[in-house]
Amino acid sequence: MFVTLTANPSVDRTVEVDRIIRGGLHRATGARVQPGGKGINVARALVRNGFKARAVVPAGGPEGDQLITLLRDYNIDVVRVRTAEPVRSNVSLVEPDATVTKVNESGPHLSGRELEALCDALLSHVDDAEWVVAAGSLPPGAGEDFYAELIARLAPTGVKVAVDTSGPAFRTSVKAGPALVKPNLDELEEAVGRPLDTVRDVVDAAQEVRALGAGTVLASLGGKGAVLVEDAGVWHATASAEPRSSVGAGDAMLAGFLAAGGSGPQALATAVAWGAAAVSLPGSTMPGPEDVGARRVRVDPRPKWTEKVRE
Ligand SMILES: Nc1ncnc2c1ncn2[C@@H]1O[C@H](COP(=O)(O)OP(=O)(O)O)[C@@H](O)[C@H]1O
Ligand SMILES: O=P(O)(O)OC[C@H]1O[C@](O)(COP(=O)(O)O)[C@@H](O)[C@@H]1O
Repeated sequence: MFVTLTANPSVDRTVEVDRIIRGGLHRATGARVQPGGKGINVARALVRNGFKARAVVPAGGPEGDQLITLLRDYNIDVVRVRTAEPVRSNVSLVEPDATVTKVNESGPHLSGRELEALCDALLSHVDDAEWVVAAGSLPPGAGEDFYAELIARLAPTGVKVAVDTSGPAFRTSVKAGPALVKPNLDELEEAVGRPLDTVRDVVDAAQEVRALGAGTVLASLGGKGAVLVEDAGVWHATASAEPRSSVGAGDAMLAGFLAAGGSGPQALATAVAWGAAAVSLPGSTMPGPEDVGARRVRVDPRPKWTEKVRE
């Protein structure tokens, strides 16, 4: 069983438009509404591929009801913690060349009591868990040490914790010693406080993050695939895609990595295959086995150190 915590879930609206013109009127060429937030997406990807997943989510207001209703279609074991303020809505505008422009709301303010209820709900649903995935931004009201405290409280259970978040919460979580972190390039740059241009820069930054406390670093690099840095070694992998929408691709990538065992080059290969499949699907649609299929995956045991990582 995989258990995910999405502290700040969303109702995701993805709108397809022709070229975005600032200040212009855009007629949508397509639109979809999906349950969103990084932990929810990880759970959706896992279930879509035959794994069992539980999603712990704070959900208040009519938008919270909508989120829970949307989740009914996905066969996820949902644990809802009711909150006074409503779930946020995030909007992604996708252009035909797959450029995505995102507007994410900050989300509802959660009271101390609601945050405590969320932690308690998670802690009382991890008995059968192999991994806990704490993912996404934190809602207003939560301190930057929210995930760090959770990691500390989960430690006695022996469950492995993966964290995918950004900003100050990322660095604070790392110091609490999670088994795995999944930064994208921007998040890794922010964590080490410098730009990263090459595979070597990414590996050095990942080693710095490991020195701070994270066990494994799985860094996602968009079309440049992903770099895995763990005790056993360093690998870089890429997979082919026909990009359509990158929303949730990082979540699918993390789900693939965990589904394939959570360490080593084979898990990295699965991760980039799921990520590439996700980016080829509309909105934040999570790929199933038929989408991942026989995608061309390349795993480099000896990474090309000088290869550029920005597309
Ligand atoms: N253009 C692309 N071609 C192939 N794979 C892609 C492409 N864009 C994203 N991916 C896959 O999705 C993963 C996550 O993308 P990325 O943008 O780095 O993460 P996030 O969504 O967390 O910002 C990548 O590691 C890669 O496997
Ligand atoms: O919590 P954040 O950082 O605002 O991100 C939430 C958004 O991220 C998503 O999980 C998509 O993930 P990516 O941003 O990694 O593509 C959306 O479902 C959600 O709207």
